[in-house]
Amino acid sequence: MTTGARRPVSGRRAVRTTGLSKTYGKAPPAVDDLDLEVPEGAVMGFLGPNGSGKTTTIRMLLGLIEPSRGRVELLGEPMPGGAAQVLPKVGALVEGPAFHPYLSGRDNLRRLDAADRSTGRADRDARISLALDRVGLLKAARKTYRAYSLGMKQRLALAAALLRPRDLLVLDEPTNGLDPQGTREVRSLIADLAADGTTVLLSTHLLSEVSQVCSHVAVMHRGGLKAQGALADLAARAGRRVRVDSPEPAAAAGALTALGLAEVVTDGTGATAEPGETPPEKIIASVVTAGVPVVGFRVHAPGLEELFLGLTGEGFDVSG
Ligand SMILES: Nc1ncnc2c1ncn2[C@@H]1O[C@H](COP(=O)(O)OP(=O)(O)OP(=O)(O)O)[C@@H](O)[C@H]1O
Repeated sequence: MTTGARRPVSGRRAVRTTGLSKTYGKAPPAVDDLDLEVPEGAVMGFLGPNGSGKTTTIRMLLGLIEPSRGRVELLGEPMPGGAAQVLPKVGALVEGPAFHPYLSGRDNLRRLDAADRSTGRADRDARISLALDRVGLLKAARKTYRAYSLGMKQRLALAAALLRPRDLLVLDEPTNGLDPQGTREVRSLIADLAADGTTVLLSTHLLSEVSQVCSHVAVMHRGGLKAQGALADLAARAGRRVRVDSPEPAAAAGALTALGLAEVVTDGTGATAEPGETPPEKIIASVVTAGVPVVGFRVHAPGLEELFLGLTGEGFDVSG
């Protein structure tokens, strides 16, 4: 799946936190000194294992809990001071709205829309139809909520978040508990919203979700932010390595060093190094010319999984 033709990411920030922290009792901080920046127009994956502080951060962003320290800015306004102005422009899927099991999808949205004093009554039905259409539930709008599949329930929760136009969507594990079909539906809906210019902050413990849906990522580990930025930039930063397989690892390492390569390391079956700007063909030629018996040569570009493993020392669930 691709994320479609999204509008270019701007220099402005839809979310900016400074030194954001939350401590519960005497436990280590649930969120520790977070400087998170979500560029406007980005789909940012908020990636981290369970318990790393994602939900706590999201709840602070939305003003649902108070930070112990630090500041939050949403769409350029300080929170919670700017809440009345900003929150109508922010759709959130955090705990999921409380839907009534015996009401239809449409009637559930009617109840929620009626509870929102900032929306008018006259165009309520049109607004609800638009939101249902957006998430592909228009045909199933008359079914009772309890007859919905998990994917449909999640899409109805997204429809509730989309009852009015949003500049920012904050989604906490939106595909959790969904079957593959439901997961695909929700991910493709996120891609559509992003293509329309909505900034999305999407928390997940799934690396595959980040690589399929997101343009940016912020990596959480034990309450702290390990890295953030455009996926492409992070991957480029991870650095390639070249590997020479040889029965004479020391000689291979010597040839790589002589060529000026950095971070040369030997092991039992050869040597590796960072190639920098030196082209692979030049490296092979130099090693062979130096008389090193070469039995294999590889250029290795680390994948996202390896990159995050390096950042956190923990594997991520790559399924889904
Ligand atoms: N209300 C609370 N009281 C005490 N500790 C809490 C509370 N809420 C969260 N924590 C703790 O804060 C830490 C971070 O939890 P949080 O739910 O933010 O992580 P997460 O990354 O969202 O994980 P998950 O995906 O499991 O929700 C955990 O150690 C959790 O036990």
